[in-house]
Amino acid sequence: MMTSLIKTIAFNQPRKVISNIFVRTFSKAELPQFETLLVSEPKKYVYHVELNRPKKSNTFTRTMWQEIQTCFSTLSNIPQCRVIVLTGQGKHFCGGIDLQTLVQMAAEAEELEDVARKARFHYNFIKYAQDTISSLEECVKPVICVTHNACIGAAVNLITAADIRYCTEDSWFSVREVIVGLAPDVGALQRLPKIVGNGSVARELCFTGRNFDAKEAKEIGLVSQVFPDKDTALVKVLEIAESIAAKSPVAVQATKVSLVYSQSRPNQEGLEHIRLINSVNNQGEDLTKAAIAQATKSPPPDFDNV
Ligand SMILES: CCC/C=C/C=C/C(=O)SCCNC(=O)CCNC(=O)[C@H](O)C(C)(C)COP(=O)(O)OP(=O)(O)OC[C@H]1O[C@@H](n2cnc3c(N)ncnc32)[C@H](O)[C@@H]1OP(=O)(O)O
Repeated sequence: MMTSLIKTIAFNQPRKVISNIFVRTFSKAELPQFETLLVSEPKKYVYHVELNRPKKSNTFTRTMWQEIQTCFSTLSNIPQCRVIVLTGQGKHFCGGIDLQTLVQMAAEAEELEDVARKARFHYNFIKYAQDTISSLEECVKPVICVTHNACIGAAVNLITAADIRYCTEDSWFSVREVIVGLAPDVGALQRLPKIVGNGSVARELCFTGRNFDAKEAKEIGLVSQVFPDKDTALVKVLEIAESIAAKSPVAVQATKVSLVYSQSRPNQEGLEHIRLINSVNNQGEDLTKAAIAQATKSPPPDFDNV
C-alpha cells in the first residue's frame, strides 16, 4: 500500500510541476482562423492584427472578446512574431462593446432567479472581458495600435493596454461607459490615469464620456504621434515595428515584461525583477552579438527567435 502510494506520488509529482511551468510555443500555421479578426505578416517578424467587423463598426461581440484573447496569447508564444500592430478595418477603429451583446448579457443574467447566481454570471463575464484586454499587456511582444475615426468605450480600454498608441488626424475618442450607464470596468480606470499622468484630465474624460479629438489625445499623452491618414500611418508604423523587430527579441521582450511589471510597483521591486531577468539574459548570445556589432560599427546582427 505504502509502496504504491510512494510510486504514485513519485510518478505524478514531476508531471504536475512540468505541466505548471510548460508554456507551449506555436508555429505560424497554428494561429487559428478568426471570425472577427484578420491576422497577416506584412513584414518579417511583424504581425498585423485587424479588428474585422467593419459593417458593425468593429464592435465587441462575445466572439470578438474570445478571439482577441486567443489571438494575443497565441502570438505571445509564436517565436516568429516579434511585434504586433493593431488596427481596425473599415470606417472606424472600434465603436466599443456591441450594445446588443450588452443587452443580451443583462437579459441572460436576469433569467437566473437568485441574486448570487446573477452576480456570478456578471462577475465571470467582466473577468473574461478584463482578461481579454489584459492579454495585450500580458503578451510579451510589443503591441502598437493605430486608431482612426471612432475609438469608443471598450476600445479606449483596449488601446490603454497596448504598449504604443498612434492615431490618425480624423481620430476621436470617448470613454463612453457612463453614457450607457456603466462604470468602465475593463481597464480604462486603472490604465488611463497612469498613461496621461493627470488624474484631473482622466477623471473628467471618464465622468463626462465626452468626445475628444486626435489633437487633444496627443496633448494629454494618450497617443504619441498623429498621422495624416491611415495609409500613411501604416507605412510609418510598420517601419517602426520593423526597427523593433530587428533588435534582440530577448532584450525587447524583457524590456516589455519589466515595464509592465514596474508600472504598478515601487522602483525597488521593479529593479530587483529586471536584475533577476538580466542575470539570466546577460549570459545569452544576443548581448555578445549586439555589443560586438556596436563596438565594431558593424551592421546589426541577426538574432534567433525566442
Ligand atoms: C464586461 C464588458 C464591459 C464592457 C463595456 C464596454 C462599454 C462600451 O464600450 S460603452 C460604448 C458603446 N458604444 C457606443 O455607444 C457607440 C454607439 N455607436 C456610435 O456612436 C456610432 O454608431 C459610431 C460612431 C460607432 C458609428 O457611427 P456612423 O455614423 O459612422 O455609423 P452608424 O450607421 O451609426 O453605425 C454603423 C453600423 O455599426 C453599428 N454599430 C455602431 N456602434 C454599435 C454598437 N456599439 N453596438 C452595436 N452596433 C453598433 C450600427 O448599428 C450600424 O450597423 P447597421 O445598423 O447594421 O447599419
